[in-house]
Amino acid sequence: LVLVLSSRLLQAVCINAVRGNPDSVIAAIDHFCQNQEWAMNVGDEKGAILDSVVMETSPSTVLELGTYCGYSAVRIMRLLPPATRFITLEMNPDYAAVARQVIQHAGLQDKVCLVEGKSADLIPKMADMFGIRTFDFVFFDHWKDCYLPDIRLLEDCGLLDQGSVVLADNVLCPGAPEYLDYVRSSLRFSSRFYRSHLEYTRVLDGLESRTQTGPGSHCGR
Ligand SMILES: O=C(NC/C=C/[C@H]1O[C@@H](n2cnc3c(NCCO)ncnc32)[C@H](O)[C@@H]1O)c1cc(-c2ccc(F)cc2)cc(O)c1O
Ligand SMILES: [Mg+2]
Repeated sequence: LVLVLSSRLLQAVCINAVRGNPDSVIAAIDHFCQNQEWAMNVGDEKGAILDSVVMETSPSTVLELGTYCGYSAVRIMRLLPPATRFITLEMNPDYAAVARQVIQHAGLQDKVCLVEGKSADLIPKMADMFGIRTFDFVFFDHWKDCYLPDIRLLEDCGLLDQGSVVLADNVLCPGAPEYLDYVRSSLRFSSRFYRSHLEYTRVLDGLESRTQTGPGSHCGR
């Protein structure tokens, strides 16, 4: 049976990770990507930065764009207290299926709300579908040319408010130049670059966080 990469990654989790133990799932994926096959998970170096920003924000509502195999979903959910809402969006049904199983192996299936579909279509429905007014923390790790349209969409839908943190992966590699210009240009936000490396390599990369300082755009109207 020919397995695609995401299935081989899931197989590595099933074989090497302890069921119900998120840290062992994270370690199994990192070991697989470091020693067998590279995959585009945020990885352990940038993952530690992600962890620190999540803990610093201590969010009540979290949104992730681009679940892929569920690595960052497990990283984030393992840090969240029980009452926290975590929603992750994935447009590819095959990746969504793998992610569900990775998340289940970590024992976090009751905490996750994995919605299959495109962020452009789902973001405008967040309020109606989930009764979410604003997101305290958003992690961008989907197609890089969608970062800018999607942060604008989140603002236009009034889903970001004072104190909301948007953390974006890969702002150097593959890069998101228009997004960087946007988040670094406005006075209404404070942005910070976390220098790091492309997952499982020595290539330079980093994360950019943007915190809304002024009131949410919908209040300002
Ligand atoms: O391309 C990268 N990530 C993309 C992630 C895509 C995942 O997210 C899903 N997705 C995409 N757009 C949407 C969407 N919305 C889209 C419009 O609504 N709504 C919902 N789900 C979406 C896809 O189905 C995938 O599951 C990347 C590359 C490198 C890289 C670096 C160096 C290299 F040499 C090679 C590769 C390193 C990284 O860390 C990377 O994240
Ligand atoms: Mg990434």
